Amino acid sequence: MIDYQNQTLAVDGVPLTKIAAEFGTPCYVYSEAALTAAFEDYRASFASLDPLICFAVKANSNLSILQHFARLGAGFDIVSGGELARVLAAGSPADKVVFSGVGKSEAEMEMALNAGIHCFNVESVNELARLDAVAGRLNKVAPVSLRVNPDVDAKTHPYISTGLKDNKFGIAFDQARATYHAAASLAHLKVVGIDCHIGSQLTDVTPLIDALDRLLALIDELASDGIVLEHVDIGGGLGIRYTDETPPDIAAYAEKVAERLAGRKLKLVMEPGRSLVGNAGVLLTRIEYLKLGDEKHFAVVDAAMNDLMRPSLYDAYHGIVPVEKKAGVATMTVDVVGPICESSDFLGKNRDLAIEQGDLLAVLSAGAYGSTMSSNYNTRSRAAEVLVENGQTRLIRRRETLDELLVNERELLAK
Ligand SMILES: Cc1ncc(COP(=O)(O)O)c(C=O)c1O
Ligand SMILES: N[C@@H](CCCC[NH3+])C(=O)O
Repeated sequence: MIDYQNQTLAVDGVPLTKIAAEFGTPCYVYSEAALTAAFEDYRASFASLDPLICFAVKANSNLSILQHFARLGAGFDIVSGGELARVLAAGSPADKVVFSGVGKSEAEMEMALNAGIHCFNVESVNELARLDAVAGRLNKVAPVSLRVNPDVDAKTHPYISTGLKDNKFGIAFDQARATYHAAASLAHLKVVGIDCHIGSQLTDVTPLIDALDRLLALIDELASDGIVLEHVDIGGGLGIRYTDETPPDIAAYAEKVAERLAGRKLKLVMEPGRSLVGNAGVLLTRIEYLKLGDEKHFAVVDAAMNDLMRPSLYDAYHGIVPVEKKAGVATMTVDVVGPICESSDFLGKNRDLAIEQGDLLAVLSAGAYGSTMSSNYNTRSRAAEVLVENGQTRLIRRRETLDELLVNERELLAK
């Protein structure tokens, strides 16, 4: 997977120096073996429940990575027509796709109904009405699960917490029962399930289990009302180790879920994102300049906040290590910063690194919410992406060219 071999960091045995020489920097590099291992960990842990594991596409939407998960048997959690186009292009059957998100447009609903997705995770009463109308127009019946907001505190960064009353996500718990009745009365909807997703990068599963307990209580109330659900979708949210976190043990989590589902005829669906890809990828970058001051030193690298915005956006910590461990190089404390004209353009602060100008660095745990959140700010091309499969490298996204960055505007210049 990702480790030092002869003092050089390697991904599945391929030295990152070789990858930088072949594909340039900045560049995302992923280990296929690590992707597979993470998926198999879920599958084995939850084996007794035979769940539909829907990879949350927003965490990493590269077509080759989606194709890999599809081949392993994953389904997908999408939040836009664009993500649907990606999973279909990657070869996923539509009936393994669940569609979340608070703002689905009519065009997106139409696209998903025509494709024949597994279900819509509906997040409001007005969305139900819209979906019913769109399905009616297409002469179809839309499979519906309500995303319920269980109002539990996920105890994570406020920007990535989604299951509290204050968050825009899901249907408020105390309105859920009535909303199910409304859904059941609409002619072009079929109520099939319930789901929740309370937040991301959770290191304690207690809030996830509390949320599941609330959902199960509601499922029982609905059954007594004659509304019988086929599946329960427990969302995603399991955290990974960026620095010293102890991520939840998936098998222990699975055991708790299994205890609660025992004796119930409920299919289990889940939507993990970060925990399937986060630690399978690094962002490879080169030090353009060392900028040494009296008090403060900077390593200015060729990756920036447009490539990996988690540090700027959430003050998130990513490990940063030299690709080559060199003897005889002094360690200095640096801020690792990009070339973008923003003071928030940093990848790491106050890092002790034994480095020289021109060296390669690897930003760790960059497989989730890295490339998917990248942008062209400062008219920078988005990075290349490389997958290492069985010791072989494969380019899975070309570095954008400057022509590609200008194409949508050049023809529109005033004559
Ligand atoms: C609806 C939904 N499902 C699944 C996920 C995946 O979450 P995570 O990457 O934390 O597993 C998210 C993102 O947090 C989400 O919004
Ligand atoms: N983008 C966030 C996670 C968002 C989760 C989306 N529901 C991150 O990088 O941590």
